[in-house]
Amino acid sequence: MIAPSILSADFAHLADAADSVSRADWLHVDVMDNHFVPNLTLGLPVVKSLHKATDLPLDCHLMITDPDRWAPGYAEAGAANVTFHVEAAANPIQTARAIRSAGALAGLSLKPGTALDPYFEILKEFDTLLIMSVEPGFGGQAFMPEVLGKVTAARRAVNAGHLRLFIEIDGGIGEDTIVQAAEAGVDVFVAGSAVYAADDPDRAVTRLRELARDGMARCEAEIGRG
Ligand SMILES: O=C(CO)[C@H](O)[C@H](O)COP(=O)(O)O
Repeated sequence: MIAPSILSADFAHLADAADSVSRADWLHVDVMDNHFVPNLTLGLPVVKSLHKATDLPLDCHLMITDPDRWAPGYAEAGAANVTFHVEAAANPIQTARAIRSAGALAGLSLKPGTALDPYFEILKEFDTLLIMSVEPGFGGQAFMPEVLGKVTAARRAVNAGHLRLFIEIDGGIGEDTIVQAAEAGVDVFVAGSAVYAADDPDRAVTRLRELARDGMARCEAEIGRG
């Protein structure tokens, strides 16, 4: 799945930004609070309005402190998937259950420097695992290939445990990097500048999907995709 990140779109025209990627699978919405990350974007009122303005499922990525308090509200606001950071959460299992009870998928996110191993046991509580491939906070940064080992470890855990978990990657994904991410085991590819800096964002989505499919086929042959 391809999830264009509206962080790279024109914030004065968010509904148009959603319309311009009609071939996307999800619309990625970065919520930043200027505490967990040094940037401030949007919150619940904008997510509610976006939900009314587009049929695309909203993939809300909360880069905020105290997600235990705020995350379920994003599910109630209409998000299809609500992802929060394990580094910020006091009770990740309880928060995941509250998100699911409110009708959304629950996602767990890890910064590039956060190890996955301590969290294998709680992955069954989640529907998505978002592995950051840049330091969270800003679009347009260079992809960090050192996170690919974490992606493959997640892929192997999903396969071995027969988990229903989408592995998502976010940061620096474009034509030059999406194949290696797909080969490592990613299912959902967030792309901000690679989509919204393109002359035709919908064409960019289609091109990224084609490239990802090639990499995913190689992943299936070499690692397996359970
Ligand atoms: O979460 C994010 C930054 O914290 C963005 O979603 C991400 O960086 C996408 O932008 P780009 O594809 O340009 O890297």
